[in-house]
Amino acid sequence: MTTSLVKDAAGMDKVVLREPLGATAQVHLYGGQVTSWKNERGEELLFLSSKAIFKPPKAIRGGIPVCFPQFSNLGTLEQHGFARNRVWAIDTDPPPILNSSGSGSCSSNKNSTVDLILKSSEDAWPHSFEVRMRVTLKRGGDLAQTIRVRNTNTDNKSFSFTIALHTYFSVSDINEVRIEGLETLEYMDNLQQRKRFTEQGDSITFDGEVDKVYLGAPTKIAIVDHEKKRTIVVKKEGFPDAVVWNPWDKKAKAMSDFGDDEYLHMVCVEPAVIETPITLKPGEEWRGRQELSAVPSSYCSGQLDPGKVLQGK
Ligand SMILES: O=P(O)(O)OC[C@H]1O[C@H](O)[C@H](O)[C@@H](O)[C@@H]1O
Repeated sequence: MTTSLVKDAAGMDKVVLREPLGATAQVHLYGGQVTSWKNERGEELLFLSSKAIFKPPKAIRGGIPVCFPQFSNLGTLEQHGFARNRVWAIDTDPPPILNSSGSGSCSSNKNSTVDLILKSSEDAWPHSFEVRMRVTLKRGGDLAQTIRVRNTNTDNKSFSFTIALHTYFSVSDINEVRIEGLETLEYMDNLQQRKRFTEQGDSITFDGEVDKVYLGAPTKIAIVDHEKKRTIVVKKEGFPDAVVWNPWDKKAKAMSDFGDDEYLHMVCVEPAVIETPITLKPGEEWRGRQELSAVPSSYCSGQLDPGKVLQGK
């Protein structure tokens, strides 16, 4: 298990995580952003645009940007907040992450881990805060991210925020992809002034632009890639909502840091807190977590059995 701090081609700092079977991940300090997650065969599981710009002030297009303290334009701050275009620091002495019984969960030495921190500075947001993120590449290749937000205001003021781990997954062909686990849920459609609808009973497939916020999403969501015969399972805690986004062709062309045809090879599934913002009093902390695993899809006459993936049967 190794963790090393290196420079990328553009001279930006990134941390490389490796586990003994060969899986790797990398995290840029700019944005505190995971920009790569590869399995033991060296296959990239996250999408990173070939046109991504590794230079402030724009966020890196792809990987896992952190949207904080505002998701989208739901407030007065810049789109998706400022955390994705600040330089985070390595947190050399993170407080233990307490589990529900109150005991500390230290990062096992079988895992490769980095702790990052973002503190308030000259932000447009008039609050003092600390955001801590632990990124762990587990033995076997699963990628876990725990994020903690603490109110460090000294003026007795609470603050509220929305947040998302804006995860871009790499897929073979969006036309062959299904998302399982969001059926029958209520969602806000960002393409229709956030009007509310209820998803149909079938799994989600794509034949055009999608930008939806699913409310009260379950703790497991599966991205089934038929062509690659691979399923990525997203396990989330503390994030009640989940965003699904694919810009499709027209919006892809309008984005300067995204290739015209790249929408075919990505989908965003984003654990998020959107509908009901988190409010913290001074001294209080919120915590959320996602864990990603890539598993071979199991087929039964060409059909994936969602029960197998989502209930781990
Ligand atoms: O272009 P960005 O600011 O990175 O946002 C990219 C996308 O992020 C989320 O998925 C939102 O739901 C979309 O509405 C938005 O277009």
